[in-house]
Amino acid sequence: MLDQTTNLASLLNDPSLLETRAYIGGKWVDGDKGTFDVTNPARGDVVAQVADLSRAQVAGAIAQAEAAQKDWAKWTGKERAAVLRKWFDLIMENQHDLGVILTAEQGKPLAEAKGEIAYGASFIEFFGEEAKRIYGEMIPGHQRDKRIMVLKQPIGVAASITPWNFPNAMITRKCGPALAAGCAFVARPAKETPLSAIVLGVLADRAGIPAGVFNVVPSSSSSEIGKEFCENPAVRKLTFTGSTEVGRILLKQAADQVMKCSMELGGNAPFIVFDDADLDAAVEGAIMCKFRNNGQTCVCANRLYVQAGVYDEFAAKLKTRVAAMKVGDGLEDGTELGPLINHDALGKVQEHIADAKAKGGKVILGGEEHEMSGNFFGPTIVTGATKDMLFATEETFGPLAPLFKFEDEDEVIALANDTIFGLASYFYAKDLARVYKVAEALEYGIVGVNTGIISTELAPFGGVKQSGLGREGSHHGIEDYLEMKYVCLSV
Ligand SMILES: NC(=O)c1ccc[n+]([C@@H]2O[C@H](COP(=O)([O-])OP(=O)(O)OC[C@H]3O[C@@H](n4cnc5c(N)ncnc54)[C@H](O)[C@@H]3O)[C@@H](O)[C@H]2O)c1
Ligand SMILES: O=C[C@H](O)CS(=O)(=O)O
Repeated sequence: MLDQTTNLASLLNDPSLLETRAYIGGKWVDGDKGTFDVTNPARGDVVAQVADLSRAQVAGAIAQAEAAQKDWAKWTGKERAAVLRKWFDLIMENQHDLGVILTAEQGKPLAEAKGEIAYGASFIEFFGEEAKRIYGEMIPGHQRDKRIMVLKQPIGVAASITPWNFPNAMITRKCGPALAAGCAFVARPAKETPLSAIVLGVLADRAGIPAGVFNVVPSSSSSEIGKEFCENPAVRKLTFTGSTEVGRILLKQAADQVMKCSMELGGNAPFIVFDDADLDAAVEGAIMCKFRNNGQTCVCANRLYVQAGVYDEFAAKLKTRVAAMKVGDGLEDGTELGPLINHDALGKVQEHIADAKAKGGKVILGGEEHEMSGNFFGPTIVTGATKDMLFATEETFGPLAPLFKFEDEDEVIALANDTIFGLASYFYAKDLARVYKVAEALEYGIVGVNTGIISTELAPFGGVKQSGLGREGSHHGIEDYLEMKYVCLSV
């Protein structure tokens, strides 16, 4: 752990952005349960003490959202678009400060954090524009005196539960379409990273988003607040991003109200390198795909499959590049790999490495705790990976790259699809017939071809199998916050 304290306010151009209270009904609210600590995962020091809300306070926020939503839904799409654009502008004007806040509580390098702020803001920008394009339909009647009208109307109050790994973008990817559709929104951020959510409330307020339309309810309790979201009849939509394990719990809880749910869940991405790939491009793609956010990303490569003829060359090239990556404090220039979020996360990486070694895997780089200790762990590459090793079926969520060897297309497609997950997948190849065959055969919601980065607000992001329900981003993303109404007119 680094022996340095984080005076977060002193690092900001606008210290007033560092808010620690809840944002409910346009007001800043203290927590009935006092506060909980937010720590810097690189330094271990407390960077803020944040309002710890009770379930009753969250119920109050839902009531305020329900009341505000009725008027918000009467705004025209164009009016909602204008205020969302202002919100986007304010987020981008304060990109540096929001990035510093994000790095201080989550640990990722500042350059990545600022990149997340821009990525997160793009969902506000995009769906602000989509607010003007929520079209209905007129369908020719089934009888001479009948006319069929289809309306798209906001679903009502949407509640979100989001993870610590992308504490800005995972919220804006939801509240962007929700507010554009005319919904009101109650966000419960991860207890590890509440500041990035609260500051979105600060800027929503400055942008003129009406009181009660966007609310942030930090709490150290997760299950209790989740139950409130699932049991409160005023909540009409639950939108969750996190592990498949928690997604299952929430779906079961939401079933009692037959609540509409969006689920962005766990992944186990295969990254396949064929023998006709551009190996240098594949190495760069693997670096970005595996080590973004230090591997703590749902779409990170979890399994790297390399065709036998290029396996040794790829392993050597990857080792050289990864060995040169700088591990350090995300607030320091030049850092490429920050700390893991906590020691449990580090323990999972160590568990996967020990398991692989016990089953014949060979660590060709890293594998040990980093000299900076604490939550730091050096990037690691394991060769001789086999499908009986833990990382073949479990999400490592850390800087560990296991290299599996394969012989042919059919073998690697079967290996890649042999998982309960189906979020992202990637492969590098040049032959067009191979590209079509493999892209169509992979059982994933997302396929990256000759690229390791697929994230954009313009595309429908989401998983199949046990990686989720629904899509976020693209014009499809707003549908999850709309109800379709059929009006039968007798004229
Ligand atoms: N598909 C995606 O878009 C996406 C994006 C980011 C992360 N993820 C997944 O999230 C996981 C990592 O994030 P994490 O460790 O925060 O996941 P997690 O599921 O442990 O927690 C996610 C959120 O749910 C809350 N939570 C935990 N238990 C709960 C309960 N019983 N009721 C209500 N809320 C509860 C947590 O406090 C947190 O805010 C990984 O599996 C990753 O793949 C998926
Ligand atoms: O961790 C999962 C996020 O969805 C990452 S991203 O959307 O691909 O940036």
